[in-house]
Amino acid sequence: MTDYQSILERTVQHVQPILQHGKVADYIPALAEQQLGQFAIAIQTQTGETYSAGACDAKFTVQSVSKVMTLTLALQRYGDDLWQRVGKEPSGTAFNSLTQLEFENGIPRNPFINAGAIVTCDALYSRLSAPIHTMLESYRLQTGNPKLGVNKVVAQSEYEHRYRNAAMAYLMKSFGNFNNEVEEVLWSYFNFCAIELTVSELAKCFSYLSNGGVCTQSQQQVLPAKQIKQLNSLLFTSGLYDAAGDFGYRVGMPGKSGVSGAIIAVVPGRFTIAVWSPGLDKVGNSVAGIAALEFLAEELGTAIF
Ligand SMILES: NC(=O)CC[C@H](N)C(=O)O
Repeated sequence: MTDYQSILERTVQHVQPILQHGKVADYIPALAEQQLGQFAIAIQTQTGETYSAGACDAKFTVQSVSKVMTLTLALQRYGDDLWQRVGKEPSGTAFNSLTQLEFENGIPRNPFINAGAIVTCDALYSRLSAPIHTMLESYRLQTGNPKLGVNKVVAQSEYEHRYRNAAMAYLMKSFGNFNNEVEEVLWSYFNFCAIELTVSELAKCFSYLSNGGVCTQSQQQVLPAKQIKQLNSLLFTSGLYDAAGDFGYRVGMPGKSGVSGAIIAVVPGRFTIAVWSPGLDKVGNSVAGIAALEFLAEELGTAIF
């Protein structure tokens, strides 16, 4: 049987020399306060066991990893109709790029860049009376933590510095690809990004991606198995913005990153891995997080190819 615990502990050792590398996200003032040098990792197996190592009690905001949950809730409600408003292609540009959105008439390349997630939030906003409550309900069920909540300081800080995200949303509105009040949808989007959890909770929450759509914590079928295959394919091609190719090459798993330094990675049929370390590379992905996943893929022989 695989000794996950000792592999995770070796991973913590492996990344020690690079924990000071990279920079914390400073375009969101509340995130700029995160300290370099922190690292945590967890594995949630398909059979429901959780293993973790490093700063396991540290809480961080989910940031762009929330885009996976936003897409999940939107797919539950819209199915394939959602793809009329957002594409399925890798963007090859930064997560907050505006130029491509203008060239492509307000249809974002995919749901994992900011514009794509914001338009997906707009779609959800049209169907939900209290989007943040529905979102929190899903996180609480899927992590098993009924107290899980939003870091209001981070949400507020993001809202106060929303210029680029607001520009994207208004651009989409000018092209007719936005149905609700921009400011209200942005507030929901920032609240989704500011949901706060630990690394084990993150792994549990996204366990449905490695388990045919069934969350190992809640035992609920979150999405049908077919949609999970599609979602994992999109994560493989677009989950790490313009570094998706490099991540695919080095790690060989579908994944999604966020500017808090969080990343989830999926080995279908085996487990979901969550990792957190706030030092980011130039693209906005966790330096130690990617190195840890690369090491784990090698140790566990888990690349999907
Ligand atoms: N890449 C990210 O994690 C970006 C999310 C962040 N909340 C933003 O909108 O800018």
